[in-house]
Amino acid sequence: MSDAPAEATVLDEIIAGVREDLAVREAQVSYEEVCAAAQAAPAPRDPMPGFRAAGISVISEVKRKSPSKGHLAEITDPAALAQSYARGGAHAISVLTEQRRFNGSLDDLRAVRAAVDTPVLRKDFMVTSYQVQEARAAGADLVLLIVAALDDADLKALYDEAIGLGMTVLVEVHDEEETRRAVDLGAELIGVNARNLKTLAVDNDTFGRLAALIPDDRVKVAESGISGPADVERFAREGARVVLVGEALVKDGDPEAAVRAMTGIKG
Ligand SMILES: O=C(O)c1ccccc1NCC(=O)[C@H](O)[C@H](O)COP(=O)(O)O
Repeated sequence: MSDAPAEATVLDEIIAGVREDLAVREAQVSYEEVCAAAQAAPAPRDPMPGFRAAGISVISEVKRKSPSKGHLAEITDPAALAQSYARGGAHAISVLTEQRRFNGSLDDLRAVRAAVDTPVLRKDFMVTSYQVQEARAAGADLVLLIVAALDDADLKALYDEAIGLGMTVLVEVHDEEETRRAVDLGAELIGVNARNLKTLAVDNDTFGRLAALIPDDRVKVAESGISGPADVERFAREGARVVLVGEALVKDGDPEAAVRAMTGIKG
């Protein structure tokens, strides 16, 4: 076995940047203040009844830029984009709040939350309690926890904290081992992300492979690389109740129609 240090993955690099930005925010707003703001925030909206209803639900994403594709779309008014997603029937709206690689922010999330009645997901690289509290303080109804970014103890602590604040947690997996950890955690909402975090390539066979390991009483979400209704039909047949779509929607000239074409598809 080689003694060489393991090469940093894209995920490691993203999280290193997230921690630096977090240190700046923590110096500006204390943990106690952010917890108080989370308590004072409007009550969280519950996406689960919508996700469990018949037909596919769509989580539509506000995404400007990404490590895999670079610039995707000029989104000057995230609230207006979210309103068109909502008109198209989106069951939830994902807002990428990571700044360095995705050009997002918590201000985007606040603007979206104020503009729609739909539940809003903070999609970020959550590794600390502070981030969970600031998500709720900004109005998030759901948070993402990426299993690959957390050991079991931190995964459980952040999961319990978010649930304790009344939020829904989307627990994201990329391989068999992570799927087992998400199932053992008791996660009700499990997202299979088809984007390999080492190569950034999307493999559309990932969802079916990992969905088979998730009990059917959980809500299964297919994430990444979904380009249109044909992909949605495939993932619905493979057991997805929900799809999470970013690039295809932000690049579509008519996002409302693009969401409408994906919602309600039967498995
Ligand atoms: O999108 C990326 O390049 C990316 C790279 C590394 C970590 C996460 C990344 N994306 C976050 C997401 O999970 C996607 O934004 C989401 O699943 C939507 O994907 P898509 O429909 O392919 O834009």
